Amino acid sequence: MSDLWRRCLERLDGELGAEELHTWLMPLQARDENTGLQLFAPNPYTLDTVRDRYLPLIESVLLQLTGHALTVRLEVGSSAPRPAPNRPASAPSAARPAAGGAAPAQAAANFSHNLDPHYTFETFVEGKSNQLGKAAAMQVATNPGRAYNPLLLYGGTGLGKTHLMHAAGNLMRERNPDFKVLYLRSEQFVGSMIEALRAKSMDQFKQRFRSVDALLIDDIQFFAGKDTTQEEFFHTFNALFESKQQIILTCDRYPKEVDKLEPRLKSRLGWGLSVAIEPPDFETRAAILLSKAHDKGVDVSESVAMLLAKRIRSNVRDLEGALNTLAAKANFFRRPITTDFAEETLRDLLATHAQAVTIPNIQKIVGEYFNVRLQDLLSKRRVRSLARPRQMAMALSKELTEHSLPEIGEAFGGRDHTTVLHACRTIKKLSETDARMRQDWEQLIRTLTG
Ligand SMILES: Nc1ncnc2c1ncn2[C@@H]1O[C@H](COP(=O)(O)OP(=O)(O)OP(=O)(O)O)[C@@H](O)[C@H]1O
Repeated sequence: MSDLWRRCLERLDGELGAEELHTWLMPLQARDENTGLQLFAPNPYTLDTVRDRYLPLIESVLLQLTGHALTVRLEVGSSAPRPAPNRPASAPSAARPAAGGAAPAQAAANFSHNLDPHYTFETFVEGKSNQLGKAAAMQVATNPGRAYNPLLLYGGTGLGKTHLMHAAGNLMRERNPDFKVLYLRSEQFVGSMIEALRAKSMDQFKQRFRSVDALLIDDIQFFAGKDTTQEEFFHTFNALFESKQQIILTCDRYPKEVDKLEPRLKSRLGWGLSVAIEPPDFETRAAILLSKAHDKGVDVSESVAMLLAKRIRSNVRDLEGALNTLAAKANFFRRPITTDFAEETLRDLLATHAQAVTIPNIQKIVGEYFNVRLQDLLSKRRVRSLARPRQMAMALSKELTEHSLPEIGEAFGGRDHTTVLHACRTIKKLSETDARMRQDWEQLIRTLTG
């Protein structure tokens, strides 16, 4: 093992819980490189988790140990010397990354219990944006194959779809430890299939996927345009469905909107329940941050959580990334995480998130969305067709920028701050009762912050 990595692990031993260390970091193999460290993960899932959760911490420990900012490269595979390039095509291919970056045959063998133990319902923070998704996932987990089949969770990136999917799988296995849950990303399904076709082992492939109690496939939008895969998945789906084995899928949008997905597959997906996971609102973002900080043992005050939640609206993954960076830097500099420290440490990151959201930008996007001219939006005319978009734009300005009520009023044709306050309250109330209004609000937030 690389000596540097061994020392890094020793240091991390004091920072992370034993379970985290054993689950995610000990399985990595390392090789020293001139400019840093190359880490090899046993499968793509571990790779993503290490990259998303631990990379800033690893980098900061390496900085502490060597005094240099080292590059850490992550790859699926092994640190063993690579086979000679002229190796015969039929030689075993365990360390060779295949389509989608996975080593399919090897990875598939590990899938069955590849659920992330941290992704549970207990660690999932509920808010309006994900309430329904969480409830559906819990129902499926307590009544697999019978409540909703398939359960399809869809929505933008980093909003907790994978988390919920694992949480359902973990709960199924908690209730029945013999339950066989197979989780994989759609690229891994594709990779496994290509490998099975190459190795002429399709029967084994079919058997593997059909012998599970629950099949969880992430990001099925990647099936688009891959006709053979869709065909095979379609048969797998039917076989599982008929014998009441649970299927849970995620997609980055409503599947009917995914181009190049076969109509008969789209229709099958609609047999169960499809639930949208929306971006969390401000309160939920702050609650998620506090909960993540608590889980990681990082001391973060409410005001810091509110600062990050206010400024980072894109998705939870970005929020978590900011928290990890903050924690790693606070640890490195031995400083408490105050709002000043957070502002200073995350200056560039916060600036990137702030960039797009200005009042003129909001006015422009809202105008285009409702087909209202800018001069009408800023005018004093009170007809409903102008008043609602105007109120929406004011409320968005309050939600998405740092401007005060009087400043917002000023930017909307010199209105009083009480008018802005009234607009914010009206929109908030309406979006609680009026589904259409809520959709408009969420869509606009996505457009402005995406
Ligand atoms: N409501 C929540 N409570 C706690 N953690 C959350 C919540 N929503 C998202 N997260 C966290 O955000 C991170 C990203 O979530 P996840 O990977 O599930 O997103 P996703 O919707 O599957 O994204 P993608 O489509 O890119 O795969 C995870 O670490 C997850 O734990």
